[in-house]
Amino acid sequence: MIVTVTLNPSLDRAVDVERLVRGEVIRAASAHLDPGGKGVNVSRALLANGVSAPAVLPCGGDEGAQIMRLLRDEGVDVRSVPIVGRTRSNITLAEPDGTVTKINEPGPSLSPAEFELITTRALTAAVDATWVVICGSVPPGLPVSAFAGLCRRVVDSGVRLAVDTSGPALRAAAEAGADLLKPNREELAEAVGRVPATTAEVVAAARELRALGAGTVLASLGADGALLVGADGVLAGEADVPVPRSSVGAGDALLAGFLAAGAAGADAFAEALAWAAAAVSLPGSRMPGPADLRRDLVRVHHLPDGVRPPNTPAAAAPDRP
Ligand SMILES: Nc1ncnc2c1ncn2[C@@H]1O[C@H](COP(=O)(O)OP(=O)(O)OP(=O)(O)O)[C@@H](O)[C@H]1O
Ligand SMILES: O=P(O)(O)OC[C@@]1(O)O[C@H](CO)[C@@H](O)[C@@H]1O
Repeated sequence: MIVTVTLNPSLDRAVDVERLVRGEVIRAASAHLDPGGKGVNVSRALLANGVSAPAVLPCGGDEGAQIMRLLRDEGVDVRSVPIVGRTRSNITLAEPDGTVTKINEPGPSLSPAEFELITTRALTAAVDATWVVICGSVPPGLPVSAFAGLCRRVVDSGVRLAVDTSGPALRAAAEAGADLLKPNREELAEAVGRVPATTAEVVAAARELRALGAGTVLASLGADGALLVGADGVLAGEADVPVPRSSVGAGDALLAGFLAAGAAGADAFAEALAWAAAAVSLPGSRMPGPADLRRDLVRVHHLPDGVRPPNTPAAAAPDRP
């Protein structure tokens, strides 16, 4: 069983628009409403593929009640903690070429008592779990030390910890000994203080997080695919997406697929890429099920430390993964 923790969940409203014109009234072609937040999406993706994945999350206000209803309609085992604040709504504007513009509210602060309840709920669920997955932004006002304490309590409980977050919290998760981190390129850049543009630079940034204490780093790179940086080397991979719809949640699907397939090695990495590519092919933040997966479109390469992928033409553009 895999338990997810989303400290800052969201009600995700996505609209498909022909094109964005500032200052205009834009008629949306279609709209989607999904329960969201990174850990919530990991639970949704796992459940859609037959893996039990209870979701621990704070919920407040009408939006929080709606998220719980939507999750229960999807059959997710919701372990909600009532909070005084109002759960946020996030907006996605998706254009026909797959370009996504996203507006994320900050979300509500958590009181120390609410945070402790979430921690207790997570550690209780962790007793029967193989992984605890803490994903998404840290709520406004939550000290990084509190986040680090949650990570350490999970690690000390003996269950494996995966974290997908950003900023100082990502470094804190590494220092707490998280077994797996899933940063995207921007989150890697923030963590190491420079933009990792090339494969070698992404590998070096991931290895800095490993040197802080993290185990494996699954670095997601948008349309450029992903890198898996661990103790036994580096894998690079990508998957074609014939018709990109929305990349929202693709990183969550990547992480979910990796965990579902055993969270180690080329086969699990390939499965992660298949789930992520399938998510990109779906509207809004819909998570893929078995029928959406196109494993035939996935390519994985073993990389000697940071060298160009074997099939990269010498004259190609700078070695951007
Ligand atoms: N246009 C695309 N074509 C093919 N694969 C894509 C595309 N966009 C994303 N992916 C796949 O999805 C994975 C995750 O994408 P990305 O790096 O944007 O993660 P993310 O920023 O964490 O996403 P989110 O936070 O919305 O979940 C990538 O590693 C890649 O495998
Ligand atoms: O503000 P955060 O927590 O970084 O990201 C929140 C979010 O953008 O992440 C998910 C996609 O990964 C969406 O469901 C949600 O709206």
